[in-house]
Amino acid sequence: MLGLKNYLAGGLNLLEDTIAAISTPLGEGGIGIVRLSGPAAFDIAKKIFRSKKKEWSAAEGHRLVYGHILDPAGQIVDEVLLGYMKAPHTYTREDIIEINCHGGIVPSKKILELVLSAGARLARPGEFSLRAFLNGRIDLAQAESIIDIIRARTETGLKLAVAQLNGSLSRKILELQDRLLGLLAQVEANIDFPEDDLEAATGQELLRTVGELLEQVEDLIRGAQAGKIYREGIRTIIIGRPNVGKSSLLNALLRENRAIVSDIPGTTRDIIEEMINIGGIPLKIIDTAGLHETENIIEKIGMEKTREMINRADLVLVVLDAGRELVAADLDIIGSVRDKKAVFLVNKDDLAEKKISVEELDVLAAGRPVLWVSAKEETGLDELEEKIFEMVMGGHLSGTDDALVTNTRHKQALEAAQRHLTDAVAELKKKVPVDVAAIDIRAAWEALGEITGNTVTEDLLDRIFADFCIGK
Ligand SMILES: Nc1nc2c(c(=O)[nH]1)N(C=O)[C@@H](CNc1ccc(C(=O)N[C@@H](CCC(=O)O)C(=O)O)cc1)CN2
Ligand SMILES: Nc1nc2c(ncn2[C@@H]2O[C@H](COP(=O)(O)OP(=O)(O)OP(=O)(O)O)[C@@H](O)[C@H]2O)c(=O)[nH]1
Ligand SMILES: [Mg+2]
Repeated sequence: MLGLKNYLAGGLNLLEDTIAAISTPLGEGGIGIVRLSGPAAFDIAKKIFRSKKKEWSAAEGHRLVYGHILDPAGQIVDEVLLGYMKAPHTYTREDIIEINCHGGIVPSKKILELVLSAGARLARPGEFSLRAFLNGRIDLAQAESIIDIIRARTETGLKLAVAQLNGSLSRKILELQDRLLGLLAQVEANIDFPEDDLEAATGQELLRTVGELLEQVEDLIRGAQAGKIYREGIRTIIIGRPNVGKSSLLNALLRENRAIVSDIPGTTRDIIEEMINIGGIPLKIIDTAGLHETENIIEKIGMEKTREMINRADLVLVVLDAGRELVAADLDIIGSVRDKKAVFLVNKDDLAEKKISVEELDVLAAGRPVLWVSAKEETGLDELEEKIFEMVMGGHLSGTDDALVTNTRHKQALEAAQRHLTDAVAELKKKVPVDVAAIDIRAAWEALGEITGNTVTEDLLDRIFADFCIGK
């Protein structure tokens, strides 16, 4: 997003523009909202909006008025409800107008055009939220949570993002930053009275506190593993020989007849991707064409694609057929996931005659879980879901702690803070003068500040808000 540097260079003066955008998705819908923010918002609205309540803007904000949008020729464009909110108690801390028109591409675009010709400037992606940040209503971590709310894939993902919007993470980070600043103040005091025994005592105390803060940072980093999973989900691929029941398994997990199933081997030709929710984790589940020896060029391409997908997957479900003995193709498939997180599923457990050797399979699974399921009878699926949850979350915390870091950028900032604090600990142990360690403590403070935005650079802000949608 260009222009931010100008905002900052000129203080907040350049926030004097009034911005406008369509804030609802473009398409048919019940209502469409054109939003304006900035000092001229009310004046612009008065130019194009007519209502029986002549003095609507004199009343207190957070109200809706009924009326019409008129074009410059005085023709009615649409019947609307106009919402108005007065600064500073608004989303952006600026005057805000929201024109609620009929949902549809033409009315909302036409109204946007009218407000632009009446003096508003088209908002850049994320610019409303950027203003909320620049005007100090929310910090950067809170602003970023807004995009996570919009993109949440499960209720758990939503819950984590809303907690972040409410400042759960920001409070933790600010507390850590505060304590680091306290340490720096202590070092300063020490520089003014550089007596040896005092220095040694300060060094000891610093070492203890820095160690403690390092642990807290590391806790947050550990939580980030789980947070990332809740936010981004897990790529799970279903593979196996033709006809073992891969597509049937996909359908059973989705509880929907998504993929075509037939007793003809080679039914699935292309890759099918769907989302399911396992204990709050979004699972992207990918059904593939059966893997087998073939001379057919098209099939070969499909299989090449599957192997590439296996490499990119976080989890592999290897499906085998209980009614058939393991053959070379199965062994090849099992070999190809030697280094992957995998679950082995013996499907068609409902068949009376089982031909799979349990002992052989146990050896091949090499410690990874083997489950017996029937996609047709829908048995063993709950166990499968539990197993997946355990494998994905095992080791990370499984609960959804309030301040779980979900954002890769936040995790990187925490890792930078971790490195600086680790260095500080090493130096303090060597009993270097405390002001040497102070350099690392300050660097850790700065790294943490990138999360809440109090030490952030302009380029970083540009990148973060450019990822938002228009009208947000
Ligand atoms: N119509 C509409 N719906 C919306 C939004 C919006 O801007 N417009 N939002 C956003 O896109 C979200 C709501 N977020 C908001 C956050 C703060 C304020 C606000 O006016 N805050 C003031 C006053 C709070 C109060 O009265 O206590 C403030 O913080 O001072 C409004 C919406 C979701 N729904
Ligand atoms: N008895 C029994 N039959 C099943 C089960 N799951 C699938 N089948 C049958 O096995 C056949 C193949 O099922 P699909 O789901 O199409 O198998 P696939 O692995 O996707 O096959 P391709 O797409 O050809 O690789 C169909 O006739 C299914 O009805 C099961 O649990 N028990
Ligand atoms: Mg299939």
